[in-house]
Amino acid sequence: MKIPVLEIFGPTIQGEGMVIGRKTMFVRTAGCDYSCSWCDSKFTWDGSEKDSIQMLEPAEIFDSLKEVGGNKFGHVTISGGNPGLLKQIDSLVDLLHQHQIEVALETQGSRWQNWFTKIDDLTLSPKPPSSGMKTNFTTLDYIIERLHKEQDGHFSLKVVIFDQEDLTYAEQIHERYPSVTLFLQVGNDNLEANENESLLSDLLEKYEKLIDRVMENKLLKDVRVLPQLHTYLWGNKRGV
Ligand SMILES: C[S@@+](CC[C@H](N)C(=O)[O-])C[C@H]1O[C@@H](n2cnc3c(N)ncnc32)[C@H](O)[C@@H]1O
Ligand SMILES: Nc1nc2[nH]cc(C(=O)O)c2c(=O)[nH]1
Ligand code: SF4
Ligand SMILES: [Mg+2]
Repeated sequence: MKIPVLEIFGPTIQGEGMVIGRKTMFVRTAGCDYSCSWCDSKFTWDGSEKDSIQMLEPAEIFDSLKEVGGNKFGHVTISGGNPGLLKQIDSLVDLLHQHQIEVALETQGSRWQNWFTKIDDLTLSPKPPSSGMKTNFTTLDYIIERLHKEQDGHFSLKVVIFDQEDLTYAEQIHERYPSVTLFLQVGNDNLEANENESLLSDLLEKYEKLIDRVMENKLLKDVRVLPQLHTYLWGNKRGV
């Protein structure tokens, strides 16, 4: 069963969340059921790169990972778009595991797939109000319940923060799922910037402000505050 792929790149460091800093390859699938106002990967769903989508069998993705990353990696992150839309990723996960490669997933938690239980590092990133999206909590509850019961690996929540309303949303998430590790991530609202110096100082300031606000917050006690590390190093560059 073929998988729609837009990018295969790495090895690079995982710039976000629960395995930040980890050496990993990326497979970026095409298509998303959301359309976040600030999405940094709009090309996966806005039609602008529909002619570049490759329909690949899991074995072809594995070959391509080897071609790009040689034998320098032991971890692959599947992101998108929303890879959670694709039932056929199941056999890619199995194939990677057969080769002793660990697998991470980035998804917003809007759809369940049975193969989620096999993911080693699963990030659920529900979207705060600034995105313009609305969380279906029935679905998110279901996903988190099934992961608690059936997942072999680890999972966490990651909420991107742009403003005070987003922080209130993060409080609700933390209160609803107190036992799930929660990461708060600095939002990048400067997606057009190609001058890294000013983007960096801007993002550093945002990181510091977010830290200040979270430190003062009485409801957000057991949380981790992180930058989107790859943007601090390489700005809005693709494929890193
Ligand atoms: C591009 S998304 C793809 C995976 C999945 N659709 C999701 O949203 O979780 C990967 C991660 O990047 C985050 N992200 C997207 N745009 C961002 C931005 N402008 N600033 C900070 N994080 C962003 C998302 O919230 C998500 O956690
Ligand atoms: N280095 C790096 N880390 C990332 N973490 C999540 C990413 C994503 O776009 O899903 C991403 C990405 O595109 N690059
Ligand atoms: S859910 Fe993820 S890929 Fe989809 S629009 Fe939002 S940030 Fe972008
Ligand atoms: Mg990204």
